[in-house]
Amino acid sequence: MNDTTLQNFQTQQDSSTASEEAVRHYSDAPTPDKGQPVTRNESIEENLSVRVRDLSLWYGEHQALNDISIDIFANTVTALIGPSGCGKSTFLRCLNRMNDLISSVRIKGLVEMDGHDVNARGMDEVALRRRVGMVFQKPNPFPKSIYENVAYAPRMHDMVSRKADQDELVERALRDAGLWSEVKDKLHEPGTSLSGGQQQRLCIARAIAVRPDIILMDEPTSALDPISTATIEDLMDKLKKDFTIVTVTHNMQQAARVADYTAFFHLGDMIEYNATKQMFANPHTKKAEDYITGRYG
Ligand SMILES: Nc1ncnc2c1ncn2[C@@H]1O[C@H](COP(=O)(O)OP(=O)(O)OP(=O)(O)O)[C@@H](O)[C@H]1O
Repeated sequence: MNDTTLQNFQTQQDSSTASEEAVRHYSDAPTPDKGQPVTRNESIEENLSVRVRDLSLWYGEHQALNDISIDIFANTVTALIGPSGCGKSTFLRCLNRMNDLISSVRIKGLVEMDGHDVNARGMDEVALRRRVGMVFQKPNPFPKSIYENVAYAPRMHDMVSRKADQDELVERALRDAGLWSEVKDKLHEPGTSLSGGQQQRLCIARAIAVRPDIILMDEPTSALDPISTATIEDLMDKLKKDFTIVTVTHNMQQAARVADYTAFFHLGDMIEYNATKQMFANPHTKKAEDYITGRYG
């Protein structure tokens, strides 16, 4: 990485909110080998959110993930980066078993949350998807009112019985998603009447309304303008106090700005995983360096 690029990233990182403590521990860690989890300090391990070991996935004959091992830490933002087709979205979908919906998929390895293998027989998929919310690339509100978009899932999960509780929960989710002041006077208008950036924040409110542990985001800002993108990035930074966020992004500046940790994927392998600051300042592999500096995409 040349000096100017490095300086740019460091400037962005200086104003970012990456966990300094975690970064310090990571900076001391030995260089990770391909497929090996990064060495952790015990104080960080206590905050483990997801533990993945030797995860492989095939679509029919095509192997899309090769022996991925990674620890994802609670109350952090982890960015998944890498060139198109390297397996980022496939990996993300392993965390809430969305790949189960594809009949040709075969999975080997461990994805563990709170000590439970999410792929174990008997795992309640509905309960899992309550714990692991998802926000997609294109905002996709239900064709219902703003209020209903947020209230529907908590009602389905029996989280609220009284109307007053439901109202309170809707307000809280919309406030947490930074949307309340913009929609409080039109809660019964269709969600689809909002702007693209507002719709994406509505989808975030919908995801957090059931109080998940983890929010998966698959390129959540790629369909948005720069101002809406900045709003969502600020929001991610606030939300990590309450949730663990794993996000796919093609935008290196975004990864540098929002992510505490970054995992670089290439052709189904996880080549490098480190504190973002460390990864961007001193990538351990040539492939990651070339990708981060835009030599290929
Ligand atoms: N439903 C599917 N059926 C078969 N192959 C798939 C399916 N989804 C993805 N793949 C293949 O798996 C590999 C990984 O795809 P994936 O979408 O996970 O990559 P990605 O890194 O998220 O790409 P992008 O950045 O372009 O979204 C690719 O070779 C892709 O063609």
